[in-house]
Amino acid sequence: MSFVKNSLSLYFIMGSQDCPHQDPVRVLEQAINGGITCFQYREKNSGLHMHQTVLLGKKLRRLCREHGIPFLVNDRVDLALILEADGVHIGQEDLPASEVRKIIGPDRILGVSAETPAEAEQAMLDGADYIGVGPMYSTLSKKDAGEPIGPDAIQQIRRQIGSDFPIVGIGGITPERTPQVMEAGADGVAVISAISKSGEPSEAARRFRQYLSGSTKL
Ligand SMILES: C=C1C=NC(C(F)(F)F)=NC1=N
Ligand SMILES: [Mg+2]
Repeated sequence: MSFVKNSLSLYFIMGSQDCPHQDPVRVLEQAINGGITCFQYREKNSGLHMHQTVLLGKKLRRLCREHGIPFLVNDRVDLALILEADGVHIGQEDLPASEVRKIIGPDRILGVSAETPAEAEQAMLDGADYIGVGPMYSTLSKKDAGEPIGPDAIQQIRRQIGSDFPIVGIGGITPERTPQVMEAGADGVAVISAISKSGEPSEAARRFRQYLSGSTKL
């Protein structure tokens, strides 16, 4: 558990749809240089065929392995196995977490999306290693995101599942908003466009790290 908890502080999520003008491999390289601690490969309505998805996934997987960054895959358990990912992240509408745990085995990381204490509790019972709670704020990265639930949702979930279970906040998080999410009880922040669309992914990641360490002049 502590490995997962420590790795969640700056969790970058990206697919080719999030890098309209740059090579996703370069974006990830820069984000790693800027200090991300975990990566999730998430191809969503990107138009890539599965062969291209596998090819790009292998390049991203290699980068993460070279830098000791956990590499997870969104939704697609088959793709996660093909890419020898460290784990997989699934939402409430994806394959049941209890079934996914059987497929990936006990040693890979299983992340589950949760918006309510009940969903969080169920994810824990199903064997999740962490939960992603959001959307914290309005987001352009997820077409079917629900209404923003804000950092308070993390506080409510904390009351239900206790202080040890790893939680990462997601949805519209910028460096400036990071302290609110962490103060609500998150172990980290998950970020897509604030890094992938920043033009300077390494600088953006560095700014998140400053706010995470509380070292910015507020
Ligand atoms: C929909 C999602 C919700 N949360 C997360 C994570 F941040 F990894 F927990 N990833 C997703 N793809
Ligand atoms: Mg999903």
